Amino acid sequence: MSANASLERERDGAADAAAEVPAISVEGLTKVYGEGQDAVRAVDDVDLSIERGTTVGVLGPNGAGKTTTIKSLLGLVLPDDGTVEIAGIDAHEQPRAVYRHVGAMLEGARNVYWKLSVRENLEFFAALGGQSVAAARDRHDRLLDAFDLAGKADEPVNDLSRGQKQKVSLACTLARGTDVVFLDEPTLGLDVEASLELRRELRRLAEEEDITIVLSSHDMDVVEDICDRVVILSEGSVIADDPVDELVGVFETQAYRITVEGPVDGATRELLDVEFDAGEWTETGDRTQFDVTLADGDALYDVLDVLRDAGLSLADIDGHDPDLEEVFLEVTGRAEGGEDA
Ligand SMILES: Nc1ncnc2c1ncn2[C@@H]1O[C@H](COP(=O)(O)OP(=O)(O)OP(=O)(O)O)[C@@H](O)[C@H]1O
Repeated sequence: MSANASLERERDGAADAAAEVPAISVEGLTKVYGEGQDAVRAVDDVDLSIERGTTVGVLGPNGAGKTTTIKSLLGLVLPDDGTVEIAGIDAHEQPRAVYRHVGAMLEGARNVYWKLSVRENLEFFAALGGQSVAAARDRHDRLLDAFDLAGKADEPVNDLSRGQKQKVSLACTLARGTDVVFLDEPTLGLDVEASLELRRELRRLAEEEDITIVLSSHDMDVVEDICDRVVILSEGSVIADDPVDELVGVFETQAYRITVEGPVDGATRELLDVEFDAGEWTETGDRTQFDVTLADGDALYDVLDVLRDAGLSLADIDGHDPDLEEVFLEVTGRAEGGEDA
């Protein structure tokens, strides 16, 4: 048997075993930078279990611990506590075995070789993963097509536009054909069309090839579009871990935009703010508009009671569909607000 065939078999065997365990399993992950008073608990007792073929978005405000978590999953940061397993393999005890399963794009286009052509880059990264050029050629052709790079295959990366370089970088991450892929801001710098191409390809990889994708992005459209599940981190802890639809759905029925006739006095505004978290006050013409996010559907009647007691008449009430960004701000705001939550 050739070395390549044996490698393929080894990879297939590993894939079979991996099918029975989560693609990613994290328990009690903790990372503290520095010591004493200067210590920063960047990741604090994080648990995660991600099934194969899932696309998970990791969100959180700056400094929430996203990068540290992802680098710990890759074995690039040594945690102070907890375990990380990729396809059932301990990331810190067997980093080389884990490397066969993971690909990562962490620093945009900086990871590719600008003097090599697009195809040479793909071949180089596939070879790093132990694949022969011949075995990977079909995959590379498909990636070149998917990212509209086929016409540029023989050009040095240096001659490409910024967006094209970003796509090459992403294609190189996928060129090895690993079953888990980490992507940090994959659409940064891409135009709308390129971003859509990329989303299509990522969806296809997850659906057809059962690849597990973990991505961090500040582009909520991308997350909403391609992720099955969203994990929100704040101050090193997981504060939400839900299917995207559920996360948006929970807020959907409880967010309202209310319009009343005339101005609303300060005391009534304060009461609505304290009791129902009213905000986004705007006055247009003879009307006043504000938003409330309610703990449950019945609370809407309590809002209407307050309006009636203040002698205000209702002009309009509108169930307001939030997008993921609003949900994200709401969830992280609650976490920071402590007992106001
Ligand atoms: N090498 C380091 N040394 C000391 N502190 C660090 C180091 N890396 C990260 N931190 C701190 O750990 C915390 C989490 O940082 P991390 O980069 O993981 O957050 P993030 O969610 O990725 O942030 P961003 O969205 O800004 O990239 C921050 O308070 C950060 O300042």
